Amino acid sequence: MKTAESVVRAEGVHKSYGHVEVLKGIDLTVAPGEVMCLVGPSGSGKSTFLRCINHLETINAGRLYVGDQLIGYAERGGRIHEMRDKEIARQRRGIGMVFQRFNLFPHMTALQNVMEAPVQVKKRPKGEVREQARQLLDRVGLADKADSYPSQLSGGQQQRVAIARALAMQPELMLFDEPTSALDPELVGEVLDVMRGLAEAGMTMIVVTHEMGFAREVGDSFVFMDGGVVVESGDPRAVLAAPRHERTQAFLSKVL
Ligand SMILES: Nc1ncnc2c1ncn2[C@@H]1O[C@H](COP(=O)(O)OP(=O)(O)OP(=O)(O)O)[C@@H](O)[C@H]1O
Repeated sequence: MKTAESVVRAEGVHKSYGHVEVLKGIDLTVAPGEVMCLVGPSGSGKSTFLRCINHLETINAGRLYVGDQLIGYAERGGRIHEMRDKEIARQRRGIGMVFQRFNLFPHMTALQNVMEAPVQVKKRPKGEVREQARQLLDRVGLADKADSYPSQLSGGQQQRVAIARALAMQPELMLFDEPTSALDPELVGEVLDVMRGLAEAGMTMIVVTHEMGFAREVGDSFVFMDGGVVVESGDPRAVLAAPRHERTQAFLSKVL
Protein backbone atom coordinates (compact mmCIF):
# COMPACT_ATOMS: atom_id res chain seq x y z
CA MET A 1 0.00 0.00 0.00
CA LYS A 2 1.35 3.42 -0.90
CA THR A 3 1.55 5.67 2.15
CA ALA A 4 4.36 8.10 1.33
CA GLU A 5 1.90 11.01 1.07
CA SER A 6 1.61 10.85 4.86
CA VAL A 7 4.47 11.09 7.32
CA VAL A 8 2.47 9.33 10.04
CA ARG A 9 -0.65 7.26 9.67
CA ALA A 10 -2.35 5.49 12.55
CA GLU A 11 -5.19 3.06 12.01
CA GLY A 12 -6.89 1.69 15.10
CA VAL A 13 -3.71 1.83 17.19
CA HIS A 14 -4.00 0.14 20.57
CA LYS A 15 -1.46 0.05 23.35
CA SER A 16 -1.78 -1.67 26.72
CA TYR A 17 0.42 -1.93 29.76
CA GLY A 18 -0.56 -5.26 31.22
CA HIS A 19 -4.34 -5.16 31.46
CA VAL A 20 -4.52 -1.37 31.29
CA GLU A 21 -5.44 -0.21 27.82
CA VAL A 22 -3.89 3.23 27.32
CA LEU A 23 -4.52 3.71 23.59
CA LYS A 24 -7.90 2.36 22.48
CA GLY A 25 -7.87 2.77 18.73
CA ILE A 26 -6.17 5.91 17.45
CA ASP A 27 -6.81 6.93 13.85
CA LEU A 28 -5.02 9.94 12.41
CA THR A 29 -2.84 11.09 9.54
CA VAL A 30 -0.06 13.66 9.46
CA ALA A 31 0.86 15.04 6.03
CA PRO A 32 4.34 16.27 5.02
CA GLY A 33 4.93 19.76 6.40
CA GLU A 34 1.93 19.57 8.71
CA VAL A 35 2.10 20.77 12.30
CA MET A 36 -0.33 18.68 14.31
CA CYS A 37 -1.10 19.72 17.87
CA LEU A 38 -2.11 16.91 20.18
CA VAL A 39 -4.11 18.15 23.11
CA GLY A 40 -5.84 16.52 26.05
CA PRO A 41 -5.93 16.10 29.80
CA SER A 42 -3.19 14.36 31.75
CA GLY A 43 -3.24 10.61 31.28
CA SER A 44 -5.13 10.69 27.97
CA GLY A 45 -2.34 8.82 26.18
CA LYS A 46 -0.57 11.60 24.26
CA SER A 47 2.97 10.71 25.36
CA THR A 48 2.32 7.04 24.82
CA PHE A 49 1.24 7.71 21.26
CA LEU A 50 4.39 9.74 20.55
CA ARG A 51 6.47 6.96 22.06
CA CYS A 52 4.81 4.43 19.75
CA ILE A 53 5.66 6.58 16.71
CA ASN A 54 9.26 6.79 17.89
CA HIS A 55 9.52 3.03 18.49
CA LEU A 56 9.95 3.49 22.22
CA GLU A 57 6.83 1.35 22.62
CA THR A 58 5.36 -1.52 20.64
CA ILE A 59 1.70 -1.29 19.67
CA ASN A 60 -0.64 -4.14 20.58
CA ALA A 61 -3.17 -3.77 17.79
CA GLY A 62 -3.85 -1.68 14.73
CA ARG A 63 -1.45 -0.36 12.14
CA LEU A 64 1.03 2.45 12.42
CA TYR A 65 2.93 3.76 9.42
CA VAL A 66 5.80 6.21 9.51
CA GLY A 67 6.51 7.41 5.98
CA ASP A 68 5.91 4.43 3.75
CA GLN A 69 6.96 1.95 6.42
CA LEU A 70 4.56 -0.11 8.42
CA ILE A 71 6.27 0.03 11.80
CA GLY A 72 4.07 -2.46 13.53
CA TYR A 73 0.71 -4.07 13.37
CA ALA A 74 -1.25 -6.68 15.17
CA GLU A 75 -4.61 -8.27 15.16
CA ARG A 76 -6.34 -8.06 18.50
CA GLY A 77 -5.02 -10.87 20.67
CA GLY A 78 -2.86 -12.06 17.79
CA ARG A 79 0.81 -12.04 17.12
CA ILE A 80 2.49 -8.65 16.98
CA HIS A 81 4.41 -8.02 13.80
CA GLU A 82 7.24 -5.60 14.00
CA MET A 83 9.94 -4.23 11.81
CA ARG A 84 13.36 -5.75 12.15
CA ASP A 85 15.77 -4.06 14.60
CA LYS A 86 17.91 -2.66 11.80
CA GLU A 87 14.93 -1.02 10.12
CA ILE A 88 13.72 0.36 13.46
CA ALA A 89 17.13 1.90 14.12
CA ARG A 90 17.21 3.43 10.64
CA GLN A 91 13.74 4.88 11.01
CA ARG A 92 14.36 6.27 14.50
CA ARG A 93 17.22 8.26 13.06
CA GLY A 94 14.67 10.09 10.91
CA ILE A 95 12.57 11.14 13.91
CA GLY A 96 13.64 13.84 16.35
CA MET A 97 12.05 13.87 19.80
CA VAL A 98 12.09 16.63 22.37
CA PHE A 99 10.92 15.81 25.88
CA GLN A 100 9.51 17.85 28.73
CA ARG A 101 12.78 17.40 30.62
CA PHE A 102 15.64 18.25 28.37
CA ASN A 103 17.60 15.01 28.88
CA LEU A 104 20.95 16.50 27.86
CA PHE A 105 24.15 14.64 28.68
CA PRO A 106 25.31 16.57 31.78
CA HIS A 107 29.02 15.88 31.31
CA MET A 108 29.06 17.23 27.74
CA THR A 109 29.04 20.82 26.52
CA ALA A 110 26.17 22.12 24.38
CA LEU A 111 28.27 21.56 21.26
CA GLN A 112 29.21 18.02 22.28
CA ASN A 113 25.57 17.21 23.02
CA VAL A 114 24.57 18.30 19.51
CA MET A 115 27.49 16.41 17.92
CA GLU A 116 27.00 13.16 19.82
CA ALA A 117 24.43 11.32 17.68
CA PRO A 118 25.76 12.23 14.21
CA VAL A 119 29.25 11.12 15.27
CA GLN A 120 28.29 8.02 17.29
CA VAL A 121 25.25 6.81 15.36
CA LYS A 122 25.80 8.10 11.85
CA LYS A 123 29.61 7.82 12.08
CA ARG A 124 30.04 11.11 10.25
CA PRO A 125 33.44 12.88 10.32
CA LYS A 126 33.89 15.03 13.44
CA GLY A 127 34.99 18.20 11.63
CA GLU A 128 31.93 18.24 9.41
CA VAL A 129 29.59 17.46 12.32
CA ARG A 130 31.17 20.19 14.47
CA GLU A 131 30.51 22.76 11.75
CA GLN A 132 26.90 21.63 11.40
CA ALA A 133 26.44 21.62 15.19
CA ARG A 134 27.71 25.21 15.42
CA GLN A 135 25.21 26.22 12.73
CA LEU A 136 22.40 24.51 14.62
CA LEU A 137 23.33 26.22 17.88
CA ASP A 138 23.31 29.49 15.96
CA ARG A 139 19.86 28.61 14.58
CA VAL A 140 18.47 28.20 18.11
CA GLY A 141 20.18 31.42 19.24
CA LEU A 142 22.94 29.79 21.30
CA ALA A 143 26.08 30.32 19.23
CA ASP A 144 27.78 31.86 22.26
CA LYS A 145 26.92 28.91 24.55
CA ALA A 146 28.63 26.15 22.56
CA ASP A 147 31.15 25.45 25.32
CA SER A 148 28.72 25.69 28.24
CA TYR A 149 27.63 22.64 30.18
CA PRO A 150 23.90 22.02 30.77
CA SER A 151 24.25 23.04 34.45
CA GLN A 152 25.46 26.46 33.26
CA LEU A 153 22.40 26.99 31.06
CA SER A 154 18.84 28.07 31.89
CA GLY A 155 15.99 25.64 31.27
CA GLY A 156 15.03 27.48 28.09
CA GLN A 157 18.59 27.34 26.82
CA GLN A 158 18.84 23.64 27.65
CA GLN A 159 15.64 22.94 25.77
CA ARG A 160 16.96 24.84 22.76
CA VAL A 161 20.12 22.71 22.86
CA ALA A 162 17.86 19.64 22.99
CA ILE A 163 16.07 20.85 19.86
CA ALA A 164 19.39 21.48 18.10
CA ARG A 165 20.49 18.00 19.14
CA ALA A 166 17.36 16.45 17.62
CA LEU A 167 17.83 18.47 14.42
CA ALA A 168 21.43 17.27 14.09
CA MET A 169 20.11 13.93 12.87
CA GLN A 170 18.33 15.75 10.01
CA PRO A 171 14.93 14.32 10.93
CA GLU A 172 11.92 14.25 8.65
CA LEU A 173 9.60 14.38 11.63
CA MET A 174 9.92 16.16 14.97
CA LEU A 175 7.93 15.04 18.02
CA PHE A 176 7.56 17.48 20.92
CA ASP A 177 6.21 16.18 24.22
CA GLU A 178 5.19 19.20 26.32
CA PRO A 179 8.50 20.93 25.57
CA THR A 180 7.75 24.02 27.62
CA SER A 181 5.87 22.69 30.62
CA ALA A 182 9.00 22.28 32.78
CA LEU A 183 10.10 25.85 32.10
CA ASP A 184 9.68 29.03 34.10
CA PRO A 185 7.03 31.13 32.34
CA GLU A 186 9.52 33.77 31.20
CA LEU A 187 11.56 31.12 29.34
CA VAL A 188 8.67 29.57 27.43
CA GLY A 189 8.72 32.17 24.64
CA GLU A 190 12.30 31.51 23.56
CA VAL A 191 11.57 27.81 23.03
CA LEU A 192 8.31 28.53 21.21
CA ASP A 193 10.20 30.96 18.93
CA VAL A 194 12.53 28.16 17.86
CA MET A 195 9.59 25.82 17.25
CA ARG A 196 7.79 28.53 15.30
CA GLY A 197 10.89 28.87 13.09
CA LEU A 198 10.89 25.13 12.44
CA ALA A 199 7.21 25.15 11.53
CA GLU A 200 7.78 28.07 9.14
CA ALA A 201 10.66 26.16 7.56
CA GLY A 202 8.23 23.36 6.70
CA MET A 203 9.18 20.76 9.29
CA THR A 204 6.57 18.07 9.91
CA MET A 205 5.79 18.19 13.62
CA ILE A 206 3.55 16.59 16.20
CA VAL A 207 3.38 18.82 19.25
CA VAL A 208 1.86 17.89 22.59
CA THR A 209 1.35 21.19 24.35
CA HIS A 210 -0.91 23.18 26.62
CA GLU A 211 0.32 26.43 25.05
CA MET A 212 -2.88 26.99 23.15
CA GLY A 213 -2.00 30.46 21.86
CA PHE A 214 1.09 29.03 20.23
CA ALA A 215 -0.78 25.95 19.04
CA ARG A 216 -3.44 28.06 17.33
CA GLU A 217 -0.78 30.19 15.68
CA VAL A 218 1.36 27.41 14.18
CA GLY A 219 -0.93 24.36 14.22
CA ASP A 220 -2.36 23.13 10.93
CA SER A 221 -4.48 20.56 12.70
CA PHE A 222 -5.66 19.78 16.22
CA VAL A 223 -6.44 16.43 17.70
CA PHE A 224 -8.02 16.14 21.13
CA MET A 225 -7.47 12.95 23.09
CA ASP A 226 -9.16 11.62 26.17
CA GLY A 227 -9.06 8.15 27.68
CA GLY A 228 -6.88 6.78 24.88
CA VAL A 229 -9.11 7.82 21.98
CA VAL A 230 -9.40 10.84 19.70
CA VAL A 231 -12.52 12.65 20.90
CA GLU A 232 -12.44 15.85 18.84
CA SER A 233 -10.56 17.57 16.06
CA GLY A 234 -10.57 21.10 14.69
CA ASP A 235 -9.70 24.58 15.89
CA PRO A 236 -9.74 24.71 19.71
CA ARG A 237 -12.00 27.77 19.88
CA ALA A 238 -14.50 26.17 17.53
CA VAL A 239 -14.37 22.98 19.61
CA LEU A 240 -14.96 25.00 22.77
CA ALA A 241 -17.85 26.85 21.15
CA ALA A 242 -19.61 23.67 20.04
CA PRO A 243 -19.67 21.43 23.10
CA ARG A 244 -19.72 17.75 22.32
CA HIS A 245 -17.28 16.17 24.72
CA GLU A 246 -17.59 17.32 28.31
CA ARG A 247 -14.04 16.63 29.54
CA THR A 248 -12.53 18.28 26.46
CA GLN A 249 -14.69 21.36 27.08
CA ALA A 250 -13.58 21.47 30.70
CA PHE A 251 -9.94 21.08 29.70
CA LEU A 252 -10.11 23.69 26.94
CA SER A 253 -11.88 26.21 29.12
CA LYS A 254 -8.88 26.01 31.47
CA VAL A 255 -6.12 26.32 28.86
CA LEU A 256 -7.62 28.65 26.27
N1 LIG B 1 5.11 2.39 31.26
C1 LIG B 1 3.88 2.46 31.72
N2 LIG B 1 3.34 1.45 32.45
C2 LIG B 1 2.08 1.51 32.89
N3 LIG B 1 1.23 2.53 32.67
C3 LIG B 1 1.69 3.55 31.94
C4 LIG B 1 3.02 3.58 31.44
N4 LIG B 1 3.18 4.74 30.73
C5 LIG B 1 2.01 5.39 30.82
N5 LIG B 1 1.11 4.69 31.54
C6 LIG B 1 -0.28 5.09 31.83
O1 LIG B 1 -0.88 5.37 30.60
C7 LIG B 1 -1.79 6.45 30.71
C8 LIG B 1 -1.47 7.49 29.65
O2 LIG B 1 -0.21 8.06 29.92
P1 LIG B 1 0.45 9.15 28.98
O3 LIG B 1 1.71 9.58 29.65
O4 LIG B 1 0.54 8.63 27.59
O5 LIG B 1 -0.63 10.31 29.03
P2 LIG B 1 -0.49 11.83 28.64
O6 LIG B 1 -1.75 12.21 27.97
O7 LIG B 1 0.78 12.05 27.89
O8 LIG B 1 -0.41 12.53 30.06
P3 LIG B 1 0.48 13.74 30.59
O9 LIG B 1 -0.08 14.98 29.95
O10 LIG B 1 0.28 13.70 32.07
O11 LIG B 1 1.91 13.45 30.18
C9 LIG B 1 -1.66 6.97 32.14
O12 LIG B 1 -2.73 6.48 32.88
C10 LIG B 1 -0.36 6.38 32.61
O13 LIG B 1 -0.37 6.15 33.98
